[in-house]
Amino acid sequence: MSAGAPLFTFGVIADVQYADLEDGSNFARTRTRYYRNSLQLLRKAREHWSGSAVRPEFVLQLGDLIDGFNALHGASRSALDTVLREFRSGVVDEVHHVWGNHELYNFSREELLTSELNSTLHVKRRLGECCPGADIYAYSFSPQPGFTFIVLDAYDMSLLGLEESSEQYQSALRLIQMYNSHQDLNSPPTPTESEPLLQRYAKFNGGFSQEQLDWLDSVLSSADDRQEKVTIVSHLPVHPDSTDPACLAWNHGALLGLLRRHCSVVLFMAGHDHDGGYCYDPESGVHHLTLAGVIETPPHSQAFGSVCVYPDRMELTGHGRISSQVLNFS
Ligand SMILES: Nc1ncnc2c1ncn2[C@@H]1O[C@H](COP(=O)(O)OP(=O)(O)O)[C@@H](O)[C@H]1O
Repeated sequence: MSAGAPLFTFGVIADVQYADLEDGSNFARTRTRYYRNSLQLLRKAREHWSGSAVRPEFVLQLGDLIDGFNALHGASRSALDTVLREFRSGVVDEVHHVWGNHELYNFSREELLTSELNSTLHVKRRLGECCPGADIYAYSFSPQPGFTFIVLDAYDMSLLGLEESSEQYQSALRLIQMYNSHQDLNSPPTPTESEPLLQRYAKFNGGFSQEQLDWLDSVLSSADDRQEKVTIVSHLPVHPDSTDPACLAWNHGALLGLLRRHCSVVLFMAGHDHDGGYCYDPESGVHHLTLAGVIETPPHSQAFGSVCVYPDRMELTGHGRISSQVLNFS
């Protein structure tokens, strides 16, 4: 890693999924989930950031901060308070929260919009543009001239956190049922030769509405004109080579198409796939980084990153399961 002061640094962490519960496992029972210990790993990440010579200017929390099991135990609010206290009790005073499926298992979209997980209400810096859609949680901010970050809402088209009677729910249901004929819509459909990525049409995923895509298109056009470097964050990955296909956003292709039409985007970061992943898309010049999840990280290890930003690259210092790497701007 290089010498020389970065322009700014930021921290990144994904899928903490805290719950005050004994260890469990993922659905396939192939991975242990360390529900209680995830809080300790978040604490250690925060302590690391607090003690760094160059403290991160902000932290990107990529979604699934508390586990859906909290809802079953009536512990959604207390678990969220516990985790947010962790973020507050340090010097990392600017956190950009992305929403994942587990936020929507614990809270309705309406509740989230007025909660501390709506960073547009709590971040002190002046934000850029917010998506005008009434209940879409997407916005941009600029930590330094020449750099824009965009938080996307990967579930503004979804079955989660909505009243079943709502038009939003019913149109998402119509869409998923075109591809998924299972009774249990959390069970992903089997891919076919013509549709090798069909598994993504599961209820635990979602997508980006046309309204949000149009907004993103216009934000990226302005960023292109200003020759900025744009980083986009979303809970769901959009490039098939950066994740297991069962974790892709429903309309990942629409997002990829947008990225390929704009020259300003340098990095797309996501969570959701707890194993993490990475690819570089030469068609758009975008690095797609899926961050390994804290929840499936053994207690002796770690899963967070610190990113130093330079005029021509970002340098990710990974901890534990997350590899360090240099992300050059093309
Ligand atoms: N293959 C599957 N078949 C049926 N249900 C599943 C499957 N995978 C996950 N689920 C269910 O979907 C929900 C979300 O899964 P979970 O593994 O908790 O998501 P995440 O990967 O975001 O942590 C849970 O209720 C889980 O039981």
